[in-house]
Amino acid sequence: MENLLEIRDLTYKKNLKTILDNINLNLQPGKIVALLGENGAGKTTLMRVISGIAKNYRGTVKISGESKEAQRKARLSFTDSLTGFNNSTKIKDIVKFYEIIYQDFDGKQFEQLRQFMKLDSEMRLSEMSKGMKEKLIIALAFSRKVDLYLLDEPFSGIDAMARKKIINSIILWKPENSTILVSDHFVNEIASMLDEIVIIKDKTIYTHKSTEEIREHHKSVEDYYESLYEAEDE
Ligand SMILES: Nc1ncnc2c1ncn2[C@@H]1O[C@H](COP(=O)(O)OP(=O)(O)OP(=O)(O)O)[C@@H](O)[C@H]1O
Repeated sequence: MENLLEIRDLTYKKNLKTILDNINLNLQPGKIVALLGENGAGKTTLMRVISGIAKNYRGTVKISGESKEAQRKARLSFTDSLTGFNNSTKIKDIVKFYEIIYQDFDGKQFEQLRQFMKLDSEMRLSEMSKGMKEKLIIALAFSRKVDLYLLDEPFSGIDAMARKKIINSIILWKPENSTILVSDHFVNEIASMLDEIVIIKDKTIYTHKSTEEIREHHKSVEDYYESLYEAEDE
């Protein structure tokens, strides 16, 4: 099967400091993949490189066979923050902007997701809590039809009950052959939706395994992930 995401020999430096070192990673279509690692491991940076925000890297990044940044951008959805918008912007204005900018943005799908997230279109960014903003980011991301969804710690501010509902529903919002790469510090809560896990450690890919394979040899995905760090602390 053709890779949906293909990263070859990727090295990224910022101010002479190596942040990502010789990353090789292939993801296939239709997968939900966790990107795990400790604070500062490079999860956000890797997403920024994949999405074409971070430039001047060495190596190649292809999405559905396309390596040019503009082509890649059209094939992925990465909403790392809403910082481009003024604080007084209302949700409905952000949606109008998305409809203009992204041809694949589906207003009806957004409306369903907005209701699911219990968000009010008239609300301004300045009136929204961290969790509400995260819900909006998720709703905006899944209102587009793209090959690759990059979700950077999407649930950190969302309360436990809503988080569970969102995690259980994500699989329904994703087009069948699209792939999701979702970063987190922990695997516990998202384990149930995952097909694969990727761990970044020491600036590079430390492991890339299917959850099926992990479950064959370990009690659970959580157990496996924790064992990697426990061994190091001893
Ligand atoms: N603007 C920047 N300038 C220089 N170094 C940076 C910059 N942003 C991040 N870094 C460095 O890059 C490394 C990776 O950071 P990154 O934010 O990608 O990690 P992360 O895995 O997403 O962390 P977290 O889990 O804390 O969000 C860190 O060592 C950090 O110090």
